[in-house]
Amino acid sequence: MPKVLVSDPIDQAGLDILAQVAQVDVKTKLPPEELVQIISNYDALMIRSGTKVTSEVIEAASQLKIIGRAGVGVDNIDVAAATRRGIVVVNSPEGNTIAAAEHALAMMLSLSRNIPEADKSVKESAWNRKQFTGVEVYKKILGVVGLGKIGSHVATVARSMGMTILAYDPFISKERAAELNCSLVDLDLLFQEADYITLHIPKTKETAHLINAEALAKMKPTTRIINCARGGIIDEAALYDALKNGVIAGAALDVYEAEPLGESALRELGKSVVLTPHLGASTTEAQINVAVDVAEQIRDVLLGLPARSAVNIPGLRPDVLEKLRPYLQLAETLGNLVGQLAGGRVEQVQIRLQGELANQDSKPIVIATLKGLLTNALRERVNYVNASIEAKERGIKVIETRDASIKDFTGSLYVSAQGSLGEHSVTGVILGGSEVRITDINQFPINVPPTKYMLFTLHRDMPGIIGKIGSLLGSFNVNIASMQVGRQIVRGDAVMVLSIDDPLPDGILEEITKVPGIRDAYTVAL
Ligand SMILES: NC(=O)C1=CN([C@@H]2O[C@H](COP(=O)(O)OP(=O)(O)OC[C@H]3O[C@@H](n4cnc5c(N)ncnc54)[C@H](O)[C@@H]3O)[C@@H](O)[C@H]2O)C=CC1
Ligand SMILES: O=C(O)CCC(=O)C(=O)O
Repeated sequence: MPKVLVSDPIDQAGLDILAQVAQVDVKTKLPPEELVQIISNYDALMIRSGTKVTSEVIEAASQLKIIGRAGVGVDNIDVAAATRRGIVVVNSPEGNTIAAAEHALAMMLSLSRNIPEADKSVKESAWNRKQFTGVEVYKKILGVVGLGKIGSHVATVARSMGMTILAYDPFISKERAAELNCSLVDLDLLFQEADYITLHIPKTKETAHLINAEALAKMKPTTRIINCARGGIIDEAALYDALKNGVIAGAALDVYEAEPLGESALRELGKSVVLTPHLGASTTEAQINVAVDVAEQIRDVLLGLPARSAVNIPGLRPDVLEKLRPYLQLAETLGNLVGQLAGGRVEQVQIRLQGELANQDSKPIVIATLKGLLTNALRERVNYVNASIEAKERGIKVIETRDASIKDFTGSLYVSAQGSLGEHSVTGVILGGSEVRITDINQFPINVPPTKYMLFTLHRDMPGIIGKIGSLLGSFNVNIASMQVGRQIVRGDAVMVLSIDDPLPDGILEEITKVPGIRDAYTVAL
């Protein structure tokens, strides 16, 4: 039975799903060195934001197939290292959207009405009404930085509270912003105009310290800023100075440059700051959503099925996957076949989606082809996660084309590999919804199902040659299951494809190439 390590608190609903297919060990608050020590025992790791999955953890994770992040941000996982090792990383892109958006809105209102400080004072037996006079959000301008899932929900609710929304998101269209009743503006204008600024962007090289001293200086002295996205988007030292010196009026933070928040001058700023300990996703509903979402994906991957929200392989909707699945098998088979025909080092692969297949998402098909191509060299080390990287690292140039006008079957896939020993091409189709057929080898039309052991010859189409190959194989006790010849013209060049029951014994390929008329012979194990 596979083993899953759950190293952060995860809702029981998720654990129950994992338990259907695996032994589940819940070990939270593990010191990093202990995680490195035990991770080699596990097939899957499920985390929230507490566990840091560093490259050391991934190096030690010899069995690991999947890392599931019960949440959105995967910045606590070294995704590049996981990808290199062929480990799938999945998250729950939508499970906590509402929770995070509502937390940002709650932070905005808490800050505006001094709720945390007022609450604290009443609990300390005081009754200071004047000290806690707040401001309204009605008719104020809210600047939303990042109009994705969370930012959109914040914008929609804020609109209903009478706020005007300015949004900055270079990857969102004007039309989408208009649908949300937001005006897309540049960042400087948003900084200058907004009464409230709320951040809903990932932390990237571009967004690190996006809110720095220079940005803060552009804001109004009445501006209040909310960060429920990621620590490090705000320069905390600059924020402290800006709050202390009245450059802006307030800040509400859920996330920090270092978590848990250690010693920080921000704690001394009284009612101008509201601080929560990364609670954005901490609702009962969100924790069930993300736990179930990620546990289901871990279960599926352990059962050999694809994950729906993998961050390091193209995600496919189940209905799309269902349609594409036979073509992924076809792509893998053709990649493997052409890789073996090419023999030596492959320098360039051409992948052409033809006929109806030309209208499909090519990315998974390309990845499946590369996986097949590299299988001979890398065996189980290559998978859907790392096939593209492995191909890139080997300097294989991948050319992807489409041709919807080729209508020989409903959809076909052409793959050619050019390498140190020459160029070979294969075409294949799916028959009857699931059966792989090879329909062309090196421009010779054939119609053969791929089998485990195959022998291919390139030869002159002349009498007697097929018989000679048959007798030769017989003399080596090789049983032929089926045979087919493809040719373009009578007595020209031809290709012969034989399915054989066992691997070809050593030395026989050389004997075959000595038969008069045989130009080349290849053996393939699929
Ligand atoms: N505090 C918490 O507990 C939680 C925090 N989060 C964080 O909230 C953030 C947003 O999450 P979602 O809305 O689900 O993500 P999303 O991917 O739906 O939206 C992010 C948006 O940011 C935009 N963006 C990317 N780079 C940008 C840039 N340089 N400038 C402006 N916009 C940029 C993207 O175009 C996208 O529209 C993430 O960082 C996520 O990790 C999410 C859930 C809970
Ligand atoms: O797991 C958590 O509570 C953190 C959620 C979060 O930050 C995220 O989903 O990006």
